[in-house]
Amino acid sequence: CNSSVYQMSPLNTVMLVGDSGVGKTCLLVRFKDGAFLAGSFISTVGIDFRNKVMSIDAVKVKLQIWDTAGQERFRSVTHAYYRDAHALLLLYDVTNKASFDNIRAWLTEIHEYAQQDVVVMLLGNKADVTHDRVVKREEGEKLAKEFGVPFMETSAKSGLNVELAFTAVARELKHRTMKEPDEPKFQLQEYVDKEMRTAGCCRS
Ligand SMILES: Nc1nc2c(ncn2[C@@H]2O[C@H](COP(=O)(O)OP(=O)(O)OP(=O)(O)O)[C@@H](O)[C@H]2O)c(=O)[nH]1
Repeated sequence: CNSSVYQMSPLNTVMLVGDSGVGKTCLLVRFKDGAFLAGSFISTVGIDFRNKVMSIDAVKVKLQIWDTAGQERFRSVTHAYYRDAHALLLLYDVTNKASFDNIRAWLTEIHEYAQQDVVVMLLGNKADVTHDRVVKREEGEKLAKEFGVPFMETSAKSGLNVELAFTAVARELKHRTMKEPDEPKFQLQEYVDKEMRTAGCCRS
């Protein structure tokens, strides 16, 4: 007989967005299955989704994660889903300058189509790559500060910060839907920074 009682959160939708090839599908597969999809790159068509339940304190937080197609020709499909997203993980690729430059356009689009209070987190993916890196971590931090969104670098290949990115978002969403009246506001960036410091900078 298991006496532990879990509370269950309402379903939270988390949408992965960003240019084609930045690693959205790989990030989701790493988070869900703990594996890296090596080999040929197969672009997502339209939209795909996976469910995951995370335990945050004594609460089961249900996430439905939508993996969108980054290719321009699927953009109208993505637009239709923004409205129902509770959180957005916006990715660029640290080895692809254009994907970083396009973040401003993605943020404009988010502003136009998503709910006003949507949780947005900027992720600089492929941080495992050293020789081909063209976007410095500081540049990602600066852009994120400018738009007032939390930021971290990730790697779907090594697993760096992948769990942390989803945990931070799940905590924020849990806090929003199940906050005790006297509980202080959850500070997402502070939580991320603290977790990274505790893990000695970077965690996989
Ligand atoms: N080195 C490295 N390669 C990665 C990483 N994440 C993804 N890749 C590679 O980048 C390519 C594109 O990854 P996907 O996850 O399919 O990209 P996507 O953003 O889902 O692309 P679309 O479906 O077209 O929007 C693949 O060849 C992956 O192996 C990473 O963290 N590090």
